Amino acid sequence: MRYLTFALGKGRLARQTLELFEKIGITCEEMKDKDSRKLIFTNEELKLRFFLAKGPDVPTYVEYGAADIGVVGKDTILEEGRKVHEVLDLGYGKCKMCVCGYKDAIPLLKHHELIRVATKYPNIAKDYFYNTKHQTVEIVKLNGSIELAPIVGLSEVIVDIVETGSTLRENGLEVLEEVCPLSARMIVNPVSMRMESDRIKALLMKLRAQI
Ligand SMILES: Nc1ncnc2c1ncn2[C@@H]1O[C@H](COP(=O)(O)OP(=O)(O)OP(=O)(O)O)[C@@H](O)[C@H]1O
Ligand SMILES: O=P(O)(O)OC[C@H]1O[C@H](OP(=O)(O)OP(=O)(O)O)[C@H](O)[C@@H]1O
Repeated sequence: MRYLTFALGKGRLARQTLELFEKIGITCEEMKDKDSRKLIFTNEELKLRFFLAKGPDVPTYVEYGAADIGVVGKDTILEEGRKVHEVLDLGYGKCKMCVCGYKDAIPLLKHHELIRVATKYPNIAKDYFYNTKHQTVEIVKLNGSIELAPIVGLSEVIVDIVETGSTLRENGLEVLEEVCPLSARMIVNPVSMRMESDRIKALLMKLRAQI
């Protein structure tokens, strides 16, 4: 039997992903060692391999078949646009992609003004403004602390993730429009889906029963 390889997003989702896998009897003790610099972990008994990767790289590993299965946020799946099958909503990592800014920006959105939109998610922002809203905007890619953009006058609005809303509140900003709900998803390589269909279906059944 060949190894089934999992690419798991580092960061916020990693702990809950490992906890969920533990609940269905998939453990990888080695992975819990925070001081380790080891990159890939093996469960010999179940013929599974795991590695942690930067979120946006997870769909890349899965599309190319370097990983059979991935766990990553829906935002990353939408932004990366890779050829992968999204097979399961894992129910954690819940948040929303939103258009946010000061209240002053509401009329600019309403009247489809040519505004600047700062975001870490240019593809999601483009799809929302151009295809859903039919509004021409200028998109400015940033890599973090997106809320700064309207505060310092880089853009009128941002497209960003809102979870508790505290980052917005503490900076006097508001959700102006909701783009879509987000959560952690399981993705599968299309060839693995066919070649390893029995093992993957069994895994999905166990996970569904836990969620
Ligand atoms: N408050 C939140 N902020 C960002 N992502 C969140 C939040 N709550 C849940 N998530 C989900 O967790 C996923 C992983 O978030 P995390 O911040 O670890 O990754 P990232 O955005 O790639 O981080 P970084 O760029 O800081 O490495 C996101 O893609 C999103 O789906
Ligand atoms: O609604 P909240 O609970 O406040 O969460 C939302 C914030 O968390 C994320 O930022 P992150 O912490 O990933 O840092 P970043 O700005 O450097 O991307 C996101 O981009 C928001 O800024």
